[in-house]
Amino acid sequence: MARFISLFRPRPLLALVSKSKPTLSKMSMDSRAQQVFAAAVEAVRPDTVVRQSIRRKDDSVIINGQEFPLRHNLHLVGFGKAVLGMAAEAERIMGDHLVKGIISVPHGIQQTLKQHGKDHLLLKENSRIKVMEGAKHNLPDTDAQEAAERIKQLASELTEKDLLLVLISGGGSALLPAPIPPILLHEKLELTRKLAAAGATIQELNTVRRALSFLKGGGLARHAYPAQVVALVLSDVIGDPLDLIASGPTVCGEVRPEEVLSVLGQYKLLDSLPASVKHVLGKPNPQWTDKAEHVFNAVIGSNSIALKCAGLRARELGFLPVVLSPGVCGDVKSVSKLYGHLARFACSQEEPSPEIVTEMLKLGPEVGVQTWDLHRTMKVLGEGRTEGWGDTCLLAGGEPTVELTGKGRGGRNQELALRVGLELRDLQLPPNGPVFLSGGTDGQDGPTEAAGAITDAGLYEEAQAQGLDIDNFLNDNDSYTFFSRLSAGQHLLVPGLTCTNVMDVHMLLIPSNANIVR
Ligand SMILES: Nc1ncnc2c1ncn2[C@@H]1O[C@H](COP(=O)(O)OP(=O)(O)OP(=O)(O)O)[C@@H](O)[C@H]1O
Ligand SMILES: O=C(O)[C@H](O)CO
Repeated sequence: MARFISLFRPRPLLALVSKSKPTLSKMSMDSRAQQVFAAAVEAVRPDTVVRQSIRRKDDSVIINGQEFPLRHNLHLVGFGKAVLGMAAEAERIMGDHLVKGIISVPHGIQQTLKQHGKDHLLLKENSRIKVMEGAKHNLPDTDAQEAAERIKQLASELTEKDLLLVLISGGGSALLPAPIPPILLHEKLELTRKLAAAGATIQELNTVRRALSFLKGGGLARHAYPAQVVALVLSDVIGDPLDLIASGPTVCGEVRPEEVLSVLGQYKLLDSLPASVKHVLGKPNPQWTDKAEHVFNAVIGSNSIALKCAGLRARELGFLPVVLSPGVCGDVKSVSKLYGHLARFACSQEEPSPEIVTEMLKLGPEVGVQTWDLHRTMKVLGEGRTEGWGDTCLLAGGEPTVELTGKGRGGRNQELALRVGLELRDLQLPPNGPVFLSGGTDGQDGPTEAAGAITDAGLYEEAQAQGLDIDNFLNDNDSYTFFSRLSAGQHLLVPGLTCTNVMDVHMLLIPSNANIVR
């Protein structure tokens, strides 16, 4: 039975004066929102996802239904923010057949885990897996480059009798830098930094990374041939594209130079390309797809899995769960407008105006939500409104973007929660009105200690009463400062380090009209 670690500091009980006699206290709505979020994170904990995807059967192991023989032939490599916990669990299950391993993990993570009492995510003293820390601030550095070199060496020495287990999670690209000579590390770092600053998506960024690296874009699998490669992937990219998560080191496939050049051209970086990059892009990458049968990739943790388990917990807490989409993206302003419309649609006493529906169907594609998912969700919310069956928990996930114009401190989850709180303003206060939560599953939102925040229809008045002008904070992208000052930080979601990362979870708790005591 997995030990449940309380990820959340208890929020002081809010004294709530409500106009109507509440059947649900606001605290129960907030605390239930936090419990649903905790269930989402728990479902994708690195040890949990590995334990659930690997089954020992005497001297073989079954992974997602595929059986692989174990003959003291197991080697292990890994790279990513969640890989330490994944490796610890893999060694617990298959350590008796493990020859050796190397993992590349974020600088300082072992000490941080020890400080947070997360020993179950650490390797044992006598582990055969070497831990190499690097990539401070999620940026490739010489420590990570050394780890990548050691991983390449281990893979290259394997034979057809060997089994290479590859553990991959978000942050893996920066932890496995192996620029193709003559590209130097600082040139690759500079190029990816310029791309990120210019607003390139992770998909675009990793398309470029695949083309410039020995190990990304299937390179690790190429070096491991003829060993059997099994990759277990914790996805932090919308749609769980195996070739783009950590830039797909075990996913063979052609990286066409023209595709890379079009990304670089789109962000006006062609003229400043180093000669080394032009040289590498000018050389065709060795094609290797004919031996891809030696590679088995499995996504074992994702936003969809987190939302599914969040829904199960929501049901236990008395909600009817409905998942809108695990692929919410686009500008945070548009995302907040969509959630505002959905809340008004679900909470309106009369038939919602056709304008709201039109506006939602227009916004949907802009924020990565498919039209049929919107229709499906509106049907559930509409029935909830008309038949008053009970409280509804709308769930979604993904990774909205924020155009930073200010100098404040915050993160996309805190900014989204703040904007949605404004959208909810003309709705009822909890316990009869909706509550919104947005949280990063890795426990960190932007450069802050919070993972996100929880808001409701009372946010605007609460801020006004405390002399906080929300627009000023939003204009300065200063959501963390706002929530830290509002009611002594009671709206902040602070789960601490979660050691996993499947992007963000969004949640709208909608009390049933039946609960409203007139
Ligand atoms: N002050 C701010 N207000 C709002 N959003 C911000 C602010 N500062 C940074 N961000 C957003 O946070 C994003 C970075 O978030 P974070 O540091 O949590 O990393 P991440 O995207 O989750 O990466 P990883 O998947 O590696 O954790 C940036 O893309 C930026 O858009
Ligand atoms: O490391 C990376 O490339 C990102 O986290 C996406 O997986």
